[in-house]
Formats: sequence, C-alpha cells, structure tokens
Amino acid sequence: MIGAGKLTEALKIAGFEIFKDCLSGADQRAWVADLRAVAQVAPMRHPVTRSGKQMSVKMTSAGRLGWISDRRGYRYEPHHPDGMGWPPIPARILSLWQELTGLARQPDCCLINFYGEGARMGLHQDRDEGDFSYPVLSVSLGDDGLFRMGGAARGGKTQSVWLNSGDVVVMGGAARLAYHGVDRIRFKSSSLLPEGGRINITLRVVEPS
Ligand SMILES: O=C(O)CCC(=O)C(=O)O
Ligand SMILES: [Fe+2]
Repeated sequence: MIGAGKLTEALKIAGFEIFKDCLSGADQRAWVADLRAVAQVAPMRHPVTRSGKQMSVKMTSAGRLGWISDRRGYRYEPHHPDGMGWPPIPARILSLWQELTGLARQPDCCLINFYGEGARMGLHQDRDEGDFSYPVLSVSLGDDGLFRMGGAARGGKTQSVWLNSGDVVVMGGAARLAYHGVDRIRFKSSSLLPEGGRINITLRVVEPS
C-alpha cells in the first residue's frame, strides 16, 4: 500500500513525517465507504467546547474509545453522546497503522473529522491521551486542507503545508505534543466526496499500556 520513498520533508520538525499519496484512489474510495458505515452507526455531530462554542468540524469516532467535547470539557468516552458504543475501527485502517508504525499495540480511537465548506480547526495539542510515547497517525481524504504545525509551546513559530487526499501524517517524538491545526480547506478541490469537504482521521493510543 505504501510506495517506497514517498516520505517528504515538507516541514523540518523532528518526529513529524508526511507520506504523500499513501492511499491510491481505490483505497481512498474504500476508506470513505468504511467511514460512511461508521457514521451510519455513530452519527457525526458538531461538538461544543466547554465555553459552549460550536466547533465548525463534525466528528465521530470508531474504536474502544471516542473523543468528545461538551460543556464538561474534552475527553475520551466509551460511548457516543447518543448512547451507542463506537463501531470498531475498520480493518484496512488498522492495517495502515500496523504498516506505518510497526507497533504491536493497536490504537484505541479513530477520530473522524469532517470539514465542510468554511470549517477549520484552531491550533491545539493532542493531549487527552494517557501515553505520549505513541505517535498519532493522521490520514486526509477529500478536499485539500492547509495544515499548520508549530512547536510544543503555544505562540511559537509555525509552518504550513497543504495536505491532499491520500496523504498520511505521523506525529511522534517531539512532534507528538506540537501545536497544530487546519486553517482552511479548498472546498470542492477533490472529487472524492460528491458533497465536497475534507475528512481527516486520526489514530490514537489513549490508554497507557
Ligand atoms: O484535520 C487535520 O488534519 C488535523 C485534525 C486534528 O488535529 C485532530 O483531530 O486533533
Ligand atoms: Fe490534533
């Protein structure tokens, strides 16, 4: 599945890797079908933050734990806010994790974000997990997204890169706790999703081993 030599060094941040064009067109369509099946069981919704502000992205999860945000804050939960358990992480998604990380440990959570027209994600750290020695693996599908990456401290210098459909990002090591976000998408730049928009999935180990 992974072409050799596809690793680029778009950003010079230790532990941050981009694998361009990791997924073929056929793979991307299969992933989208898998993710739509997850969203059938565990519907996407716009979370609100602790302050009550609605996020512009819609989210759902697969796996033992799902990431949620509500007026009580951010956390992982074993159930969707509507009460159902999260569907299992699709097998082909787990194989990519295995192939790229080589880890025996499987991720607990596959967080699925959907960026419709105008959606973005502010700079943040992924730090609700219990063990930062595991990388976060992220896959982009659909429209191009302008990804911004900073350092471990808020307010530091940032670098930006466009992520395209089929690109995979690994944030491990020093990059694991780096600030990152998505400034904007190029709506309808890809034909993968007929309705337009960008899907990003992140695979996370949540519980300490
Ligand atoms: O959409 C992306 O590329 C990043 C998503 C992200 O940072 C997150 O879900 O925590
Ligand atoms: Fe993140």
